[in-house]
Amino acid sequence: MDLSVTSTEFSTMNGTSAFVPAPASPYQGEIARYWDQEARPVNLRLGDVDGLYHHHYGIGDVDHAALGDADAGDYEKKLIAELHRLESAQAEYLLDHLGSIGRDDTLVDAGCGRGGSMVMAHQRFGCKVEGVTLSAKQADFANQRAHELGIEDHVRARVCNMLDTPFRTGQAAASWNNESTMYVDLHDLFAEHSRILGVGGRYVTITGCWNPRHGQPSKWVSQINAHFECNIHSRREYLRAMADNRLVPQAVIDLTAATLPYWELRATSSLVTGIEEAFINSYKDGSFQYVLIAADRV
Ligand SMILES: C[S@@+](CC[C@H](N)C(=O)[O-])C[C@H]1O[C@@H](n2cnc3c(N)ncnc32)[C@H](O)[C@@H]1O
Ligand SMILES: CC(C)=CCC/C(C)=C/COP(=O)(O)OP(=O)(O)O
Ligand SMILES: [Mg+2]
Repeated sequence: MDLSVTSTEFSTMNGTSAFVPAPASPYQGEIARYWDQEARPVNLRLGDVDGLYHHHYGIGDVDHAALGDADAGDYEKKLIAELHRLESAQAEYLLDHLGSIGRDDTLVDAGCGRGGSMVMAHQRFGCKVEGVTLSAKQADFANQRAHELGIEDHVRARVCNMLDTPFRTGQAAASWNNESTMYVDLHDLFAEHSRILGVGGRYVTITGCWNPRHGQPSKWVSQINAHFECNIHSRREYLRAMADNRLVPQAVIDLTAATLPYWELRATSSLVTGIEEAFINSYKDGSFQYVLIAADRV
């Protein structure tokens, strides 16, 4: 892409300025605006717990002992901390599947949001982590957090289309999408991951997908698509697009039962957004599944 023709100047939180490439399509422009404007309390209040800001959901059992008495004055604060713990547990679970990563390796987070998973990956492996997002606000936020933590030489977010990244062929030891595949064509996406991963490298995604056994996307899945302006794929599409792009699944793990406690807890909180019912009903009727897929680049 010729940045001199298609870029616009953008002020960052640091007071510096960066050049933001023009979106590759009108849809990508809409998604960039969506995430530039996003400021839902459920994401900011949870991130404020420990400075790891996520835009994904949680897995694992609720620790009822940690929540304590629902009538106690500090219950809501404990509930927010518990939701955040489950979201961070989801990111840890994704990182568990990246394989053996050394300090000299580079990891790529495709659709990095505010960068919570990138920070966790660096803290675990000591390696470089490169993230891309369509949103200049998110990239600034992630870079500001990396600066505050003193890890800006290892963790960097840029405004960039994940289908057309600046990374060298074979540069990444591992790469992932954490709830960011539903914004792109999967064949285009896996072709790019396959390009940037070295042979033997690992790709991991955690995502929501519709269940082919349901026939077509249920009304709940359509509601989630409308809510987030995304296009959820079927499980079948993931496996087909990976097979077509030299990505061989090593693990396909159904996390649906593991994410339901998060949703049921979230539905009782003051931070509900209105989408909780669609997730809970579609997970329960089997039309929608929360999965992790880990694949080897062969
Ligand atoms: C639901 S958020 C997930 C953020 C992050 N992975 C996390 O777990 O917190 C979706 C992210 O995908 C990004 N995204 C969507 N389409 C993209 C594209 N074509 N290129 C780069 N990023 C994209 C959005 O900008 C946003 O950061
Ligand atoms: C599993 C699926 C289908 C995910 C769609 C992508 C998405 C919007 C994830 C959560 O983002 P968020 O953390 O900003 O959402 P919320 O505000 O609901 O917490
Ligand atoms: Mg969230």
